[in-house]
Amino acid sequence: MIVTKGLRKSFRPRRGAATVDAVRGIDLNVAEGEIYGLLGPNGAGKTTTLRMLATLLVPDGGAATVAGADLRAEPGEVRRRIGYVAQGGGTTDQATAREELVMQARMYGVRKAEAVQRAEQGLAAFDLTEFGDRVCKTYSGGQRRRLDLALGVVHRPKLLFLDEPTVGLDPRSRSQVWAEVRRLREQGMTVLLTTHYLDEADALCDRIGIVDNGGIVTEGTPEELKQKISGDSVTIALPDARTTTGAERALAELPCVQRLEALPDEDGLRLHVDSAATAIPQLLRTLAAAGIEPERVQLQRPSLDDVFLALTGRALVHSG
Ligand SMILES: Nc1ncnc2c1ncn2[C@@H]1O[C@H](COP(=O)(O)OP(=O)(O)OP(=O)(O)O)[C@@H](O)[C@H]1O
Repeated sequence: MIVTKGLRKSFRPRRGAATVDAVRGIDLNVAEGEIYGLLGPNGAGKTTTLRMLATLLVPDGGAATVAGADLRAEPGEVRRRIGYVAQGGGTTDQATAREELVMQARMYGVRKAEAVQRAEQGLAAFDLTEFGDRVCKTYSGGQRRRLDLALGVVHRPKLLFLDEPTVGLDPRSRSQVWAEVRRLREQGMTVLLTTHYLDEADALCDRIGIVDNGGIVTEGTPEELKQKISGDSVTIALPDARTTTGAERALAELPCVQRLEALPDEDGLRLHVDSAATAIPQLLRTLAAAGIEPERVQLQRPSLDDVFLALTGRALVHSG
């Protein structure tokens, strides 16, 4: 559904300023019916990639076929076959959801009576019927986002681009948007989305391309990516901050500990070790020798954050 080869784009912010190589040659292969996620920190080049594929930016180099049409030779054809939901959405404040949907369908050449019918279906499908005749400025963030999705698919595209679909939403609205995206996939739509949320990529995407510094550093299913990380993570919950500092000092010296960090929200440590089976007995012996009794020791599968850290040397959540 999407094939790109060496797609690139640079920007010159001002005359005389240095060029920013936003996308430095991206190769993508997204199959029909997939939810594919571009995951990466702010500024990695995700939005620029999406905007090129949606014909909103002209690439500086490379080639792409999008929904069966050549991006550079037939941008109009690409535009007719895709839906695009921008980061901030595209709704106006004064129109109602119903009016927006009718207008959008009409813009794609749908006849009036059919457009009215599609608006009705869109409102029902995205749980918007109740307030479909209220002006958009009165909607909550989640309601607006669902309307953005309904607008993105009112002309029934084969391929939908979603730029950061759940940014700024509360957890309930996020999972509602995820459910809508999955439903679209079940109906046969292909979805390419960008996100900098690990849990979103993990929960929603069939495959993920990890983007950093204008390129894809690795790609695969969430499981494949996690398997690329050798070793295990172990978390140790400790009774208080003082004990945590003592444990950190005692464990940092152990050869089996590759990396060690304090847990962000509770007293305790997270360690990356070669093999939990051999490391845990050593960790417990070392703690006991230092007179420290952990409250809990847990083995954890590596997260996508571990994958990103291993590939780039930076934590995804802090690197934006
Ligand atoms: N119009 C522009 N002019 C100059 N620089 C730009 C322009 N658009 C993007 N950039 C730069 O290109 C790089 C990639 O930006 P892009 O928006 O694609 O990243 P992103 O991964 O989508 O990040 P975010 O999640 O914040 O949207 C950044 O350094 C950005 O500042």
